Amino acid sequence: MVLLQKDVKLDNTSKTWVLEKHIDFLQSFGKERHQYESSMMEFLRMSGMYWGLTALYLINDGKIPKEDEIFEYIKSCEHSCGGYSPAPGHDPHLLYTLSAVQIACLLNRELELPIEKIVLYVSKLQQDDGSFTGDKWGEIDTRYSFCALACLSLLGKLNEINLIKAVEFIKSCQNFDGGFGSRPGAESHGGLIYCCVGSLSIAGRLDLVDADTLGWWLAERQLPSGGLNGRPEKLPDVCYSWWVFSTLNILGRDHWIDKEELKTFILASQDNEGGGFSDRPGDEPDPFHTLFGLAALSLMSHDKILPIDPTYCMPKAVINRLGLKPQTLS
Ligand SMILES: CN(C(=O)[C@H](Cc1cnc[nH]1)NC(=O)OCc1ccccc1)[C@@H](Cc1ccccc1)C(=O)N[C@@H](Cc1c[nH]c2ccccc12)C(=O)NO
Ligand SMILES: [Zn+2]
Repeated sequence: MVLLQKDVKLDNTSKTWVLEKHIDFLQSFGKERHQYESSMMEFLRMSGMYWGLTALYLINDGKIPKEDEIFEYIKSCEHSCGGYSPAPGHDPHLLYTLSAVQIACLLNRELELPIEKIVLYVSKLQQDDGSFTGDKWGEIDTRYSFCALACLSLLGKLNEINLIKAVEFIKSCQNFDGGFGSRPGAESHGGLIYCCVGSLSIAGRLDLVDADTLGWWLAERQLPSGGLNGRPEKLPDVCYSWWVFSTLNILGRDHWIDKEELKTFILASQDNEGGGFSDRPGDEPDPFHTLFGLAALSLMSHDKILPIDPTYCMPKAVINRLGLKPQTLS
């Protein structure tokens, strides 16, 4: 009986990479060339800006164009409650509040934000069991725990929420396979594991993670193509190169996968014409997969990409400037 393993076949496994084209791809995003995508993705544009600007920073020597225009855009999405929306006229949400704070930190202008109002917005979203909702509609998800802890720690205000209860809730989402889900009892998923381990790294509580069991589950995500998937039986996807590999890096077990094979899969997912990375070879590139592909290559110290912090998915230079020391295991 042949067990059909879902994977992709790589044809061009050339290790070359088109750095200059990735810079063009990222700099052109948002202009008329991408008018359609940028309007189609308007409901998450603030996140789209975080992906594009962080990716550009990594390969453009930390230089970001049109800083004032970007900061004006962030302010146009600010609400009186202290939360940020993905675009003007949309509702505020914790996801886009994190993206706005991340962009402001990239621009070295986080002190120009209404910090006390942002702190109030985020702390009001914490529930009695320590969990966080994404906005006033009340959906609980460990993604929002990460957004809250990342956002407040970037502003130096982590002590303004109940960190003990926040950690307690994340612990209650730990599964027997060592992984984490979106809520207690939910199945383990690569993206949510990144959020939970990232939260525990910010809180300095990685002692709660069963690093060997989880490391094993994460290493199992690697397929013959070299790519990583987010759950068993799923196809490999460049963004899981980040969610899964950065978590292995935080746990000090990144050598448990074959980095050369992962690098080959990521480079095979480049668009050699227009630049950018797609989710897997042959698909259309987008800023989301371009950031997470470049970020994973940065963790493997691929040439000419600035170092990235595995916990915040932000340039190490910015995390160091903010004096942040997210915990990692050796
Ligand atoms: C809404 N999103 C998703 O659902 C993507 C879709 C996808 C991409 N490749 C396969 N599927 N899925 C996704 O981000 O899953 C990873 C994940 C899931 C939950 C928590 C963290 C990461 C994507 C956007 C998107 C949609 C469609 C195609 C490509 C990108 C998205 O916004 N993801 C969010 C995931 C996310 C939400 N909260 C977070 C907190 C910390 C880190 C990541 C997130 C993100 O990365 N924000 O910076
Ligand atoms: Zn993806």
